[in-house]
Amino acid sequence: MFKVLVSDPISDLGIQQLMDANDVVVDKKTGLSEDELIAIIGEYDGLLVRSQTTVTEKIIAAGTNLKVIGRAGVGVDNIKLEAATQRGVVVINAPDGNTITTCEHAFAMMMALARHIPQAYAKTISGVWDKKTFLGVELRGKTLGVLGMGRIGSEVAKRAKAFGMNILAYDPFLTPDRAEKLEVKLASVDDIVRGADFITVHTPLTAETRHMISRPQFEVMKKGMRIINCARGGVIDEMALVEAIDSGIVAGAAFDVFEKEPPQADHPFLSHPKIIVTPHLGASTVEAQENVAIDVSEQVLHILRNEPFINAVNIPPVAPSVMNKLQPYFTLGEKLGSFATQLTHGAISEITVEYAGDLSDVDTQPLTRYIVKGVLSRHFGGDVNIVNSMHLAKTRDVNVVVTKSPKTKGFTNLITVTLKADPDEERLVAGTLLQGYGERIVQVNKFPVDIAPEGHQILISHNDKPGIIGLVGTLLGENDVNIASMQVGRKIVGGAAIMLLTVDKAVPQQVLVKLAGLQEINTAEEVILL
Ligand SMILES: NC(=O)c1ccc[n+]([C@@H]2O[C@H](COP(=O)([O-])OP(=O)(O)OC[C@H]3O[C@@H](n4cnc5c(N)ncnc54)[C@H](O)[C@@H]3O)[C@@H](O)[C@H]2O)c1
Ligand SMILES: O=C(O)[C@H](O)COP(=O)(O)O
Repeated sequence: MFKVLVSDPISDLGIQQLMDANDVVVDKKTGLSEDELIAIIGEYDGLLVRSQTTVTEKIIAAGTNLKVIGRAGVGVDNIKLEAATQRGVVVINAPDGNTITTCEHAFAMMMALARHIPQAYAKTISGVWDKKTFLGVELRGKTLGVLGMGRIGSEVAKRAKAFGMNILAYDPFLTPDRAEKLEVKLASVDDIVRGADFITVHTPLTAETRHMISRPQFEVMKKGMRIINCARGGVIDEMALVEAIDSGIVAGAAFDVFEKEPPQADHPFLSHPKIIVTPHLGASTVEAQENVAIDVSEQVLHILRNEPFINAVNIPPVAPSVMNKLQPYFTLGEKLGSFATQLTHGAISEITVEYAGDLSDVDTQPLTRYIVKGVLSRHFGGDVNIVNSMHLAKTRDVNVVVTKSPKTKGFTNLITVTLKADPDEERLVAGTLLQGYGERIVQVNKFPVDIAPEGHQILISHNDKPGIIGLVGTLLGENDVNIASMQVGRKIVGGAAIMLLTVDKAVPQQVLVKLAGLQEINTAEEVILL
């Protein structure tokens, strides 16, 4: 008999099939502290949560019988995925069930914002009939900027069209073709920030999206614009927003999510007359809660019964023989993907992986998942893993092509990752595992190099002239950036060349700008491989 613990409020109707199963016992215990969960989790095979339960490393460690953690919803930021993966616990989510509901909430927030509905309601029920204060604006004819055109962002854009809005959209995976299909105008973050009357964010919280709307963005916004966050707290800088409202740039904001949930009682949003808030209700409809609970219950049953399942967000089982051969290449593969994506500026449309030498006669699928994860993690953050990386690439129209080649170019094994991006960008990074030396990057954009893929790196493209290395060394030295190693690659003497440096710390943006401004240097970009 399997035991499943439901530790957050999850729809009864949704988990009915789990309760009806004759090989499963379901216990519902909500509001438990970490210690209380640790004390009982050992007796359970499955754990079902929403976002209230934080599934810590300690809880997972105490779950000695735990086989699956099911998230009835999208975000798994409350679950320690690494710990689950390490302990062989499958984590699954229900990514599709609450899309429409959350989109409708974002839309409701936009309308409430445009017409001051919460403020007007509060005043009316207090006995004041105030028809002057709450002059609103129409949505028709306004420009809506959508940051993040995944499941929810795309649905918001569809509905905004029906309201006669013009849509500017940005997503690193939004190609011109897809934008045309969705009838939105593909724009940069800067275009959106400067041109939108309303901005709504629908991205996960990643290193790149944290505070993607902050002081510099508010400073250039249209006066009187309005902003909505029903995605994740932290995508919009909360304090910078309050300043932008108080200085008259932003006319109002609607937030469903907060950097810290629940927010402290003295959080400025809670008393600001121009900010409306809801307590993370985006997914809270009868329909969505049933959908996500049904989806997740179905998969939990499959996992407990050892049947094929979908929507896993951590590691899948890999045959031991394949694992032994491929495992040494996993981190190299992920780093090559990450390196290549950091050099790419346009929307990626194709990832080509070429395996040569020792790798040409193995089933390299698990390794490809790591490489694709490396490519996508820049934009998906913790939401991408080796289980879902291929699926995410497919849903974003990113074609993954794998080729095998007997040509090893002198290496016993070689992995070459090439990214094609819109409009005509192509980036190539190749790496190998050298006996006795470990991981090496041996080619960047077709230039030969030999450097360990680690830490903070600077890639410089320049013309092969005497004195360039000295200029770079001096500038970095003057800015207190210590060089750990340096490689120069060129195809012909005096022609185009690249310099790849490993430095001891992050390189300030202004130093990269100064580097790019040096004589004979064309570009200087930072690549971080941690
Ligand atoms: N408020 C709620 O209750 C609620 C409910 C459901 C989902 N969510 C949150 O909403 C967000 C979107 O959910 P979804 O189901 O649409 O996810 P999704 O994965 O389908 O879409 C997210 C999109 O964000 C894009 N993105 C990543 N980095 C970006 C960047 N720097 N700039 C622009 N776009 C970027 C990705 O490419 C992706 O297309 C997630 O954070 C999710 O956790 C909140
Ligand atoms: O990621 C999600 O699915 C949403 O943020 C909903 O979270 P909830 O299930 O706690 O409402």
